Amino acid sequence: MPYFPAFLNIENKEVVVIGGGKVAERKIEKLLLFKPRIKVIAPKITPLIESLEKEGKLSIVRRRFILKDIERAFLVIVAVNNIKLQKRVYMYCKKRNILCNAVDSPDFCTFIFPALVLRGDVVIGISTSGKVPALSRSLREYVQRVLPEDLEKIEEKLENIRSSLPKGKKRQELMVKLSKRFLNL
Ligand SMILES: C[C@@]1(CC(=O)O)C2=NC(=C\c3[nH]c(c(CCC(=O)O)c3CC(=O)O)Cc3[nH]c(c(CC(=O)O)c3CCC(=O)O)/C=C3\N/C(=C\2)[C@@H](CCC(=O)O)[C@]3(C)CC(=O)O)/[C@H]1CCC(=O)O
Ligand SMILES: NC(=O)c1ccc[n+]([C@@H]2O[C@H](COP(=O)([O-])OP(=O)(O)OC[C@H]3O[C@@H](n4cnc5c(N)ncnc54)[C@H](O)[C@@H]3O)[C@@H](O)[C@H]2O)c1
Repeated sequence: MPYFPAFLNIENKEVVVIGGGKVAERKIEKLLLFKPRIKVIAPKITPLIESLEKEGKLSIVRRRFILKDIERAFLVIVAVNNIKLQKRVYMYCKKRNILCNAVDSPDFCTFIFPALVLRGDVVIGISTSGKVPALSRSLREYVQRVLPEDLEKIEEKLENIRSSLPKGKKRQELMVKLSKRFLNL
C-alpha cells in the first residue's frame, strides 16, 4: 500500500533523536535543513553530532533514553539498534499523537524519511513506502541529474510574480503558463 506524502512545517518544533550513531547523524543532517529544535539522547555520540552541538545547532543528553525525554516532543526518531525500544517508543508516541520514526522497522513508524532534493523552497521527497530505500536513493540521484540547475531562481521569480498579483482566475492561468514556460514544457 503506498503512503500518503505530507509536507510538515517543523520550524522550532521539538524533535527528539534517540541514538547518536551513523544513522542518527544522517537523519539529523536532513532535519536541520528545516530548523527544528533537536535534542539527541544517547550515551555514545559521533564526532559530527558533537560538533553540531558546539555550533549551537542541537543539544545532547549523554545517557540512555527514558520515556520522560519525549513527553513534549512533536516528532521522535529512534535510531537505536534495539527493536524492543523501537516498539516501546512507538506505542508511547501512538497514544499521544507524537510522530514517530523507527529506523529499523517500518511497522513502528508513523512517518518515514524520503530521499530528499531541496532547492530553496522547492522540496522533492521520494519514497517506496518503506519497501526499497536504496531505490529511493537512486531515484533521488536520477531526479537531481535532470532538474534545471537554476530551479531555485525559477521558483523565486515565479513566487515574486505570484505575490505581486491579486488572487483569482487570471493569476491562476498566468502562473500555470509561466511555470510551463520556465521549464520548457
Ligand atoms: C530514503 C532514505 C532517507 C533517509 O535515510 O534519510 C531512507 N533510507 C535510505 C537509505 C538506505 N537505507 C538502508 C540502505 C541499505 C540498503 C537496504 O538495506 O535496503 C540504504 C541505501 C544507502 O544507504 O545507500 C537500510 C534500511 N533502511 C530501512 C531499513 C529497515 C527496514 O527496511 O526494515 C533498513 C535495513 C537496515 C539493516 O539491514 O540493518 C528503513 C527505512 N529507510 C528509509 C529511508 C525509510 C523508507 C524509505 C522509502 O520509502 O524508500 C525507512 C522505512 C525508515 C526511515 O529510515 O525513515 C535513505 C536514502 C537517502 C538518499 O541517499 O537520498
Ligand atoms: N533507516 C535507515 O535508513 C537505516 C539504514 C541503515 C541502518 N539502519 C539501522 O539503524 C540502526 C542504528 O544504526 P547505527 O549505525 O546508527 O548504529 P550505531 O551503533 O552507530 O549507533 C547506535 C546509537 O544508539 C545509542 N544507544 C544505544 N542504546 C541506547 C539507549 N537505550 N538510549 C539511547 N541511546 C542508545 C548508542 O549510544 C549509539 O549512539 C541499526 O539498527 C541499523 O540496522 C537504518
